[in-house]
Amino acid sequence: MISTEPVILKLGGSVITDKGADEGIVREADLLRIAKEVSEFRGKMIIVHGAGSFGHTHAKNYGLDRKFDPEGVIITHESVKKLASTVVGALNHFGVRAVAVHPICCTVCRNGRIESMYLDNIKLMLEKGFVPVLHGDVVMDLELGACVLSGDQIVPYLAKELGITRLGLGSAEDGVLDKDGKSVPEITPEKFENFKHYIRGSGSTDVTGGMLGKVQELLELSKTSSITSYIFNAGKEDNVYRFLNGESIGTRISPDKRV
Ligand SMILES: Nc1ncnc2c1ncn2[C@@H]1O[C@H](COP(=O)(O)OP(=O)(O)OP(=O)(O)O)[C@@H](O)[C@H]1O
Ligand SMILES: C=C(C)CCOP(=O)(O)O
Repeated sequence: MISTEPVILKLGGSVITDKGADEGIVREADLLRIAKEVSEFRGKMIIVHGAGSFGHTHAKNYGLDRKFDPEGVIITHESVKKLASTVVGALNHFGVRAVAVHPICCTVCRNGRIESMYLDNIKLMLEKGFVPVLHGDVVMDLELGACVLSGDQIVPYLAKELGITRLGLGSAEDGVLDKDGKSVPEITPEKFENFKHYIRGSGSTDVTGGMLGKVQELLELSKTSSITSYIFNAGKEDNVYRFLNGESIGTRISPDKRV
């Protein structure tokens, strides 16, 4: 049976781009494989993708995580917009009916956190069979002028606002890894204490917190809702399709168990 509730999937920048590169480079084979897997899913979905080498290098060079720089905002936004166009193009090549929704056009932040996002267009797109594609971006900020907004913040925000309970962040590791490099099956706010020493930022140029940023965003969601979410390896064949179809893969970020 096809679930009518949409799924939210983030495609990490470390999977769809060469995040170690100094300039924006798409991992074309991975993007096309993922786009095909997405096209085989029969339900509704929202896709959010990361900025990878299209956004983090510019954001870092212009210090956008520390200060307002209008030129940096434009260059970074134009770069992630180019990536969004490539992602949407790949999805539509396989018949997905993807539409880019650039966060800078519909979001206002306050001190780096989403204050408001216009969602009526996204709701209508879902209703009419389109797949909205959002992405990490620079957006206007009431206190800072502008800020870097990670897809990792957008995903739980959309889940809460749209009442969606199935969401996952697909990155380039088999979930959250422990000190021996093994994937941790489940993290809850209580268990986080045992793992937090092994969860770090990204191995590449990154201004949004790497794996630690992801876990923190999803833990916050698990504390303020009863939603369980997933961090999994979207770089492995079939994982995107398996996740979209309801399989539990990678690391589950769950609310504390009630006794
Ligand atoms: N304990 C850990 N388990 C897994 N990855 C970790 C851990 N600690 C640090 N990392 C790093 O975090 C990275 C994932 O974060 P990153 O933000 O680079 O991914 P992404 O979401 O794919 O990229 P983007 O932010 O561009 O979308 C991993 O590739 C790894 O280098
Ligand atoms: C670097 C920019 C502009 C956005 C970062 O988004 P993320 O890659 O989803 O963390």
